[in-house]
Amino acid sequence: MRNGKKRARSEPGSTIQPRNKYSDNPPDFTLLASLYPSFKPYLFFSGARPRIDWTDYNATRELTRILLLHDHGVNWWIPDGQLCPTVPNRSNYIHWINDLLSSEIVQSLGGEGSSQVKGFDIGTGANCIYPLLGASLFGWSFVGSGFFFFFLYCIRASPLALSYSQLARFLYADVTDVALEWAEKNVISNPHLSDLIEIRDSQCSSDPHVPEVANTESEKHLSQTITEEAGFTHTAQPEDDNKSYIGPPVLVGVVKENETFDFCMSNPPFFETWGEAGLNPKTSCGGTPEEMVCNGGEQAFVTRIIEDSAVLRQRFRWYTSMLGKKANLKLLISKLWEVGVTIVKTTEFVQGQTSRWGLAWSFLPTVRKIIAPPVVKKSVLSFMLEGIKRQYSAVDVLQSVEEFFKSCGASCKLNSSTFSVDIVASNDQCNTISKNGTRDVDSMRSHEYEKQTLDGSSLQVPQDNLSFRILVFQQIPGSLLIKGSLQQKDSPLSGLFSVVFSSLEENMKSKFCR
Ligand SMILES: C[S@@+](CC[C@H](N)C(=O)[O-])C[C@H]1O[C@@H](n2cnc3c(N)ncnc32)[C@H](O)[C@@H]1O
Repeated sequence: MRNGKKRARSEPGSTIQPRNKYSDNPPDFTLLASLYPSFKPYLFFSGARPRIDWTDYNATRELTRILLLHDHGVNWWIPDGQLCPTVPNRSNYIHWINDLLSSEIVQSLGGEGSSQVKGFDIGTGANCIYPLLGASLFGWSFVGSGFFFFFLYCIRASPLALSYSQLARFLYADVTDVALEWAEKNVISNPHLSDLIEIRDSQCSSDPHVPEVANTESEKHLSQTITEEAGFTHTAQPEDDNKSYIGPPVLVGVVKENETFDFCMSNPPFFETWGEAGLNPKTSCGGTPEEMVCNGGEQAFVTRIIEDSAVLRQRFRWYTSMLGKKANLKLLISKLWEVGVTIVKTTEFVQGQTSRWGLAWSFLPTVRKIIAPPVVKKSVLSFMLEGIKRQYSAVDVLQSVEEFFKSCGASCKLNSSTFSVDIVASNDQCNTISKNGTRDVDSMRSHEYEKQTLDGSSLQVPQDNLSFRILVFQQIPGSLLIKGSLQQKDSPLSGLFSVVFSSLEENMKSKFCR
């Protein structure tokens, strides 16, 4: 408890937003290929199942194009290399915002009786995906802001003698940028939506009342970065958890005087370095450095949104951001309570093999008294393994998960192609597991336990046993997401599942993380 307020609980369980049309109906590739011949060359069959090669950028871009056209009546394109959004995944976030707005947990902004919902998309990118989806699905109007210049290229110059404002103009200047050009093209190509969407350059501060304080720190860090990049000096970076955002304005300075919005949203640049971004070999969504990378990564970027929200406060009904790393939630939520928000909501977006997290907050009074939901026995749990020691891979972690449960007598079936282990454990075995959380499972292995593993066949599940699956997901290098899902959602042992899962978390962290 802080400021006498009760913390909101995270949303129970993980979700594909149920109102997202793709939640129960994944795109029908065969139908799409029959309707859109340009999609056909990207389709192949593995068994009876039509597939596309997710590592082929042209295939994922064509799928996005036809899904937007077929399902949303939106004309869309991006040039090679620009970040290609997946429609089902981006729809999740839009639907969650719609849920927040409809829940009326916080009062509406009031004002002049306009029922038009107004959103602000921080970093709309060349793809302009959120304004296009929000406008076509719900008729929302949007300001889509962008960071429309080639920052990393410009910063290599040596403008050391310039004042901050000259520097900013130099850095954020008129380098033609495909992002701006394409965001605008994507709006203009949709005359039925174009009145609803404004693309705004975040470097063109239009609010004369931007508080000085907003850039004092940025100025300091900006000069530091430039001198470092230019190779003139070395300034030690702070090593604490509080990473600083260095870059153009985010909300303060971009939002105009007297403007109010129902919400803001952001899919922030997740990564701190371009190397970190060269990640998932299983998919190809493209993305340029200026789209994917910012100083301090998503933690710093979202911290800046929080700081800006503390200045703008009730000018937005909801502030929201997406996060790529669950581990960042804790620190960001504690920052939120420090700046005096009235409510915090979180959710998890799951689409295929990808998980993302949503964070929302408000400074408006809450309308209904928030009653903590009854203790939910979760059927899906997860934790992150971060800072994994170099010598270990995802396979080592997967095998160790299997060993952890086998060592207590549970039946395990490891599937190395889906990176999962199916486990069946009796009540007694669960109790042993929960007690053994901190023990070194390698030293506990015995042939007796190994005998109980079923190879190649499906596991038999006696009624009173706990049956669950552990999945290992590759995140950014050095991080893995471990997810556990209970097979029998209403199992009377589901409370024990969370204890068992915590034991696993403790064991994996002590074994694999620095
Ligand atoms: C990960 S991309 C997201 C693009 C798009 N919204 C999507 O979901 O695919 C992050 C975007 O934020 C932009 N960005 C970075 N700093 C920004 C700032 N200060 N103001 C506005 N946009 C910014 C980047 O240029 C990039 O287009």
